[in-house]
Amino acid sequence: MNKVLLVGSPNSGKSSLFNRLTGLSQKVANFPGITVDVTSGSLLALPDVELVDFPGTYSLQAISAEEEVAVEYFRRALADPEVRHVLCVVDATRLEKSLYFTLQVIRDAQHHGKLITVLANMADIIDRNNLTLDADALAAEIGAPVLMVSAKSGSGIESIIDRLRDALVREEVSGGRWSETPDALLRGTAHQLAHQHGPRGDVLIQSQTRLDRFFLSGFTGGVAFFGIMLLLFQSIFTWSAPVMDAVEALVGAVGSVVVPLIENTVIADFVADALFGGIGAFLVFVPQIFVLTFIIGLLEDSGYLARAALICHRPLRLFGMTGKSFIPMLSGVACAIPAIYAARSVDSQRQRLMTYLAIPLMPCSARLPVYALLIATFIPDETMFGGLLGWQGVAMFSIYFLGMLMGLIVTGITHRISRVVADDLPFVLELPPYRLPGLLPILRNAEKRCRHFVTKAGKVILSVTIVVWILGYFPNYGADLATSWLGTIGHFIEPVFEPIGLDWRYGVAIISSFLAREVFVGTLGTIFGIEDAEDNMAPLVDQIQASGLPIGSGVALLVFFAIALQCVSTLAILSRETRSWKIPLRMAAAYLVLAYMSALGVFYLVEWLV
Ligand SMILES: Nc1nc2c(ncn2[C@@H]2O[C@H](COP(=O)(O)OP(=O)(O)OP(=O)(O)O)[C@@H](O)[C@H]2O)c(=O)[nH]1
Ligand SMILES: [Mg+2]
Repeated sequence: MNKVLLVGSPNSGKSSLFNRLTGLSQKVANFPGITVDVTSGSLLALPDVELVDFPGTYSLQAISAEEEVAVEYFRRALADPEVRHVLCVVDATRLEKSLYFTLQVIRDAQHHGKLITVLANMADIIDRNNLTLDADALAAEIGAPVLMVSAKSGSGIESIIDRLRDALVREEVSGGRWSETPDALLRGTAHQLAHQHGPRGDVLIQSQTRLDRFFLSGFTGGVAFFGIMLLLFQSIFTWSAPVMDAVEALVGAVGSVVVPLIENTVIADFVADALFGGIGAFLVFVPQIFVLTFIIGLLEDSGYLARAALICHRPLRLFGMTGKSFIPMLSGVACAIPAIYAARSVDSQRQRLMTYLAIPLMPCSARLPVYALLIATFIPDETMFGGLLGWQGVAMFSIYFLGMLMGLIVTGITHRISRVVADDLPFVLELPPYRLPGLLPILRNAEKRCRHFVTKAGKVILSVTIVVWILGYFPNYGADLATSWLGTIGHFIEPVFEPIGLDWRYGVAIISSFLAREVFVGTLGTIFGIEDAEDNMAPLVDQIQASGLPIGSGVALLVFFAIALQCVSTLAILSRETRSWKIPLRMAAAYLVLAYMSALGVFYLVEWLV
């Protein structure tokens, strides 16, 4: 198969072009370092050609982990006889940023006899602002064709295909103008060429500076930051709620139609509790994950998140992290898995480890149903200040805040005592231009994330629900949970949870939640014999209240869930990213001990207060 490489500097629009050319939906956003892995897909117009999308790099000397991935892969790819062509993307509005890398790529490609085409992307911005870029003159200087294209409007895409079609039938040629030129000389030439041929960007820069004066200055910047974060959190809860209710109602309705049609009682019980209960338990989160990814996408693509990372750099440094840790941590509020991937853009290895430490403590959405159940059970549904503020809302906010605070405390302490030598690299973050976000790619990305959640998390959650159901249903066919297999296991582990005032039933629910936290609610539902506990929490709340669980235990459970690392997928991905099992396993053990001790402390404190 013929391969074509798509390389270029960060944020120049490689993935946008990739999506145009392949019809796939790689994540695209206005922030350098969005693509962190090499991905490929076949061209729509030439199906036997594979296009390979790279993470952006500023030069062929890698600084961050994702750049290393790209550079190493690029070097290997150039030696691969299947690679026929290199497409090098530059941001036509910011030539000075990408020409050095482009010349390096041209040199190495020529050295290996590969053909190369430069794509001057963002031609739409050049046109709209009446700027000029003389592509032919530039092409003559650098010795490679330059095509003006726009991934946004689609202009010039045809010319890329024509060029590829034409180039693929040509023989490889070796040697070329730059093939032996050293880096230092390339750098000088790049600077000169950018100055000579680049568009005069004053118009673009002026409006940007005005916006930055607002968003980055001390007072207005701070107010805007808190306003935007508040909006983000509001959106997760308030705006997703109606859709979540609708999903619950739909799953419930389908279940109530299907279940009565089944004659065999065992199968009917299984379908009602394990299947529909299990499906309902995780489908409710889909709207929330959608809204959150959508809004983070808007912020990212507008160029704001890069500013937010800059604002947070100084405070985060106190905790051994960097401004670039901000986006991974923020993503961790939705789910730790994309957050761990996002941490690849943190350059220093030590700071990346600190970021990994913080991510699992961010209040991810899998904790939400557990919090919702416990808060509904123990915190009175009363308001203060004339209905303006509800106690339950305050409790939810506090437990979210606790997670983030713990994240900072843990990284702060580790930072102080850690013996890992600091490889403090300078904080270099290119501020992308402010732009109106492109809605379609963001919607597509949000949809992709939801689909990923449903397929990946869904499998785990459904399997756990089924296993818990089987253990709880047999050997006495659901007649008595206490003597079922599940009950036996529960009684065995009861002594561990007794000090926090929890009996075997909660023990079983906690154990099952180690595969995925949200399973806790479903398991408790099964244990208390309530169908569809996830869809309708009220009866479960009544049952727990009636079981006489002390409030101290409820608050202790909240704290336990805020800290413990109960997520198999997170551990698996952490081990992949750190290339070790030691780090995630130690983290899981440490957070388990911390969670248990904190829960115990809180239990005694609350019981003493009450
Ligand atoms: N106006 C305009 N915006 C574009 C064009 N191409 C890409 N963009 C925007 O530029 C930003 C960066 O696009 P990406 O495709 O993520 O860039 P990338 O080169 O893959 O970035 P990294 O993966 O981070 O290196 C996004 O906000 C895109 O919407 C274009 O032709 N015109
Ligand atoms: Mg990309």
